[in-house]
Amino acid sequence: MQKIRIISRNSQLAMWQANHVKEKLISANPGLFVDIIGITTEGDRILDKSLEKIGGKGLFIKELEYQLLHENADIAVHSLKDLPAKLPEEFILAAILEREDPHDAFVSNNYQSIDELPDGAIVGTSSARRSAILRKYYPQLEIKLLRGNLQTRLAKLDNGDYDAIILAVAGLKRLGLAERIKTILPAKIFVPAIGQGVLAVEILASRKNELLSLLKKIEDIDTSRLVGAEREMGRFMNASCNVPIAGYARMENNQLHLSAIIADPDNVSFYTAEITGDPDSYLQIGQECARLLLADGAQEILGKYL
Ligand SMILES: NCc1[nH]cc(CCC(=O)O)c1CC(=O)O
Repeated sequence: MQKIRIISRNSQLAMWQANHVKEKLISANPGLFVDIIGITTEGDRILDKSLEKIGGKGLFIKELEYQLLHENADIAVHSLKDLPAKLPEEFILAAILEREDPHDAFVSNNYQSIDELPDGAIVGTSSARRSAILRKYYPQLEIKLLRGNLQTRLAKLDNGDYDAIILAVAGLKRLGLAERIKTILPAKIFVPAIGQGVLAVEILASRKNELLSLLKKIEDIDTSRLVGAEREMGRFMNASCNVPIAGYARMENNQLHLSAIIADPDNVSFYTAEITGDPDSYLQIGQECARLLLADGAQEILGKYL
């Protein structure tokens, strides 16, 4: 295989990510040609409704998968956080890249930190996870829907529609917009999304023999284990995409440490769990963390929002 065609959303962030994978692939596989094909997905076109209402995060990825199925492209580059816990069976993750900063960022033009916001201040987010965390720890703040790509969201903040917005640090850094970050929100409260800050390469399972060896060269093994634990937890919970869920694994003293949240979108209950174990047992750690949440009562949330 001499040439790889990458399919990507054509937002600036997605294109940066596709280019990053392209450069990594070329330096790991000298002589390889890599092309990038950008497309606008439905999720990018419809900006006036919450993602949950128009079909969830899946909207962004289905159209990329369609291009893989029809072999108009060889690989798809995604933010891992946008991929569902279970991929459709025709597809596999062929590579997980090294994690960028996984935290959420507080972005505002008038306030230096979230704790400075006055009662009733308007905070923009479209994430069920960020909303649940805000309702739990900052009930005095008002949450207002904020959609669109990174530039659109920042423009809406600058227009004065919001007092502050919450965005992933990783996306801002990738676009050279790190100076917009006022504070990095602590992972103890703002537990990051499963896979946040991580790029993943998806391929057709049937093309594994042809593509896998070339792609595995850009995999980061440590990140792969950490997000393996996070995604196993998510898979085990089998939560629908409108249920607020967080999962964040990191290494501490050679142990894998996983923290998680699952909450009720209607703001009735909020469950957290933390678990530490041998990094080689990352799948068991993910499952055990899910069992802790379920034993606590999270089962009831899952039943309600299937
Ligand atoms: N929800 C969209 C999305 N998907 C991935 C990122 C950021 C990059 C990443 O987490 O890898 C973002 C933007 C955001 O949440 O602010």
